[in-house]
Amino acid sequence: MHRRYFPEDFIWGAATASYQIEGAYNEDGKGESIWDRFSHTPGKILNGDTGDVACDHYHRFREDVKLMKELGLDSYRFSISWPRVLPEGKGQVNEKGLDFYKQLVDQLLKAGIDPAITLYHWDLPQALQEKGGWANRDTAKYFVEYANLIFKELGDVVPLWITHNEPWVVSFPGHAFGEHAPGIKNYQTALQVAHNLLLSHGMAVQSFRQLGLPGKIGITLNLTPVYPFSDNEADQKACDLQDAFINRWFLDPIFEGSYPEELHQIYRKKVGEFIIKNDDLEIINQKIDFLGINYYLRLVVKHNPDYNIFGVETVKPEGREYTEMGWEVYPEGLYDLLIRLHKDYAPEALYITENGAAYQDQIDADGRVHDQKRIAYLKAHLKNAHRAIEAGVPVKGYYIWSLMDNFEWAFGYSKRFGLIYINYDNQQRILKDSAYWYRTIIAKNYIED
Ligand SMILES: CO[C@H](O)c1c[n+]2c([nH]1)[C@H](O)[C@@H](O)[C@H](O)[C@H]2CO
Repeated sequence: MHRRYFPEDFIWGAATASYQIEGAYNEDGKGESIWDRFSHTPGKILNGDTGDVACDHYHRFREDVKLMKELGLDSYRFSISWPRVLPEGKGQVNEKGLDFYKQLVDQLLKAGIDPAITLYHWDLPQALQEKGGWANRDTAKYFVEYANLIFKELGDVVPLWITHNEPWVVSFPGHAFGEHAPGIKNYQTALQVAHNLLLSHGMAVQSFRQLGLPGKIGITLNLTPVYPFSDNEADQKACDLQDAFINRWFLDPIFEGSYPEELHQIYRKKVGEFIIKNDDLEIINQKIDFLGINYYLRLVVKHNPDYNIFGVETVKPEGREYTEMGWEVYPEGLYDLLIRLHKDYAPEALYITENGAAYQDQIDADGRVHDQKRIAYLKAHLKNAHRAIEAGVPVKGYYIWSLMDNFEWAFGYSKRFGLIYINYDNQQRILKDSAYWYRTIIAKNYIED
């Protein structure tokens, strides 16, 4: 067997997000979030599930940190619920909410686990949505005020900061397709939201630098390598457009200070303008210490003039394996993506801030969860991350999505991504076989193939 050793200082982690695991949706002074409102709206979430209780992590965080320590995690990526610390989004601080995160960080540090904080993982205070939400440029200002509050409370002890998780998902499923909170279906609004999210990212990075904090700051993007269905010109063009739509619309402003011009022209013609002010793109183009990548699947596309505003149709190749989300298992896509990012944008460092798969997990007669498919998925993707590292790509760490089964947005609790199985009837935690497997990988710092 060939051993693939990872760098000595490689970070092995796992990730979650506040709305998906915390519960206590209206406890101890927490304000309403847009996901509280969305999940309480009939018809939005499968089976009428909500994040009201979720994994009850708000009350069980000490037990959960003990499980992280049992796995030997180097780092734990989690998000802060903005309305838990600022119930109205700005102004009055909820000290009990802030105290929860201070206790969580304290427990992590005592367990020898580095906290990695995502400032925004989709749960905007509803009070700000009432003022227009991310479509309102002022929300960028309120985001920086919120970020500064957290920077000042935790900035001395938290080494890794992520401003936003997947602004593409916030913008398009949330504001163009209506599938995510706040459930808006307006493409022009989505473009303004994307811009204001990027602006808030740049402003928060500037503030982080001014505070002179010791940690590293970056952003996490959902990046999906796109491949043409055939080598004909129309399919190749469709591939380039889809790449610009999902990947470059965020990568280019952050790393180059400009939007992809061809796609911008299409938007101007078919959607309308969005407001960019004087030095916005200069602010967005702040130097970041790392790029976070959420990788799950690739896309294969072909030209179809009737399909959408781009004339791009995604296809599902035959004979391939798919996860419970209907996402193709394509580990090579992670290698291709990392090589492309290194070549085209050259981030100082890269972290795989999410990679994982949903499978039909169940507790067997022996009381265990034998999730062999998940182990195979993770191993294949780690192999491709290792290939990229050997090719010179500065990948510094890997966070499995997810530490535990949790609320999978519009799919509710029907999809399980966790290393830890959650029995939602009694909140029992069960380490899946993949958790034990991951523990050995962390201990050995290599995979065998
Ligand atoms: C194409 O997948 C996306 O990049 C993506 C997948 N995922 C995500 N983004 C989100 O960051 C998580 O909150 C989800 O729970 C997780 C699993 O669906």
